Amino acid sequence: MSAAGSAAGLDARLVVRRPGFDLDLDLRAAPGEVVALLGPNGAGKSTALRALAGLVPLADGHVRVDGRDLTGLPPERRGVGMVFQEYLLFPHLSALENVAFGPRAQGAGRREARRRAAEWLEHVGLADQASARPRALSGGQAQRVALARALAVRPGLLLLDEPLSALDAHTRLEVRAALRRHLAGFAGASVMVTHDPLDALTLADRLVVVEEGRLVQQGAPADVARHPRTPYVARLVGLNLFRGRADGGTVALADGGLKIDAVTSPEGDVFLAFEPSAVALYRSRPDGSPRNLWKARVTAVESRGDRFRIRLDVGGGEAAPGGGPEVSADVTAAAVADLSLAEGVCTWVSVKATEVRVYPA
Ligand SMILES: Nc1ncnc2c1ncn2[C@@H]1O[C@H](COP(=O)(O)OP(=O)(O)OP(=O)(O)O)[C@@H](O)[C@H]1O
Repeated sequence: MSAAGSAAGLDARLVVRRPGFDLDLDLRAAPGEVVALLGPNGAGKSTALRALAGLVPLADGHVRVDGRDLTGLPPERRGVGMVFQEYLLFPHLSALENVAFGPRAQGAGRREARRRAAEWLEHVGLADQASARPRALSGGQAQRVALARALAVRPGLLLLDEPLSALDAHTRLEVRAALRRHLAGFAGASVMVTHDPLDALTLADRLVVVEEGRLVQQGAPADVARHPRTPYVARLVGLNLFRGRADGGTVALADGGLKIDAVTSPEGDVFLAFEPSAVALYRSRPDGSPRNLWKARVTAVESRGDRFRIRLDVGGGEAAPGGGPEVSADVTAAAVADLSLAEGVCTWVSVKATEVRVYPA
């Protein structure tokens, strides 16, 4: 839709300037759509969310929700729902009064506000905690009350800042499932900041990746996970990622001179990606000389649950492996023992051409 501002959902351009940092981000979210903002520390995710809320002034740009121009309005007049770490529940109010606060502030009568609050507590499964004070609630319950409080104002836009980060692992699972249900039932647009790839992949319809104040990649979670376009995204989803030039199914990597064969590949400038689990390691040169076989030096061995992630410096020739690109491999504990994998050890590495994905840069 055009700048006329009649589009439903969120339509924003957020420009924020600070010494040493500037954010310039176009952000759209359709009604019912959940957008996750991802990015490294200091990328500007929280700044973007706060700019949408009216807590950080815009140097330029606009914020429109359902065609209504919110640019320049103070936070309390935006009608935006917020689940932010610093907007904790009011400690002196009961769960019910906390949720009723928004509707009251919007002008609903006391009884009507309490009725709506009770309905919301019921929705989030906390009807029996209506009279409890926040400190009597568990972390997960408090977070569900915060969500009820945000939704009770019937916002056109819901903003969530790391909604699950303060919870322990078990509670996180529970609240993630509840949050997913509520987001699915929410008719407005949602924007969520998260550090956790699992939250992003399970809760969002679309990922928007921000680095140094700019959008670097966006798309459906599965698409972004399969086709990362920056090293940050590749690390986030645990893929090996390289830039290179493809010629007839062989990609010459931009860094280190290595060549990798793929089964199908476009021509020209490409990204090349493969899973750490697609990398095989051998003590000695394997028979039959598969394609994509290199000598490498182990630079790190990291434990990850029931597997180990091995970081390898690949290339540099058989006599002196190293000095090439970094490749990650996931192997079992048995393989670590069999191959005596440890920092500095040399090993043979192969990746099947069928496991290599190549896509245009
Ligand atoms: N209140 C503030 N005053 C001045 N600078 C700030 C303020 N808040 C953040 N910054 C700076 O603005 C930049 C963007 O920070 P922001 O918190 O938005 O990033 P982020 O992507 O949310 O990072 P994180 O993942 O660490 O929370 C950083 O350089 C940060 O140091």
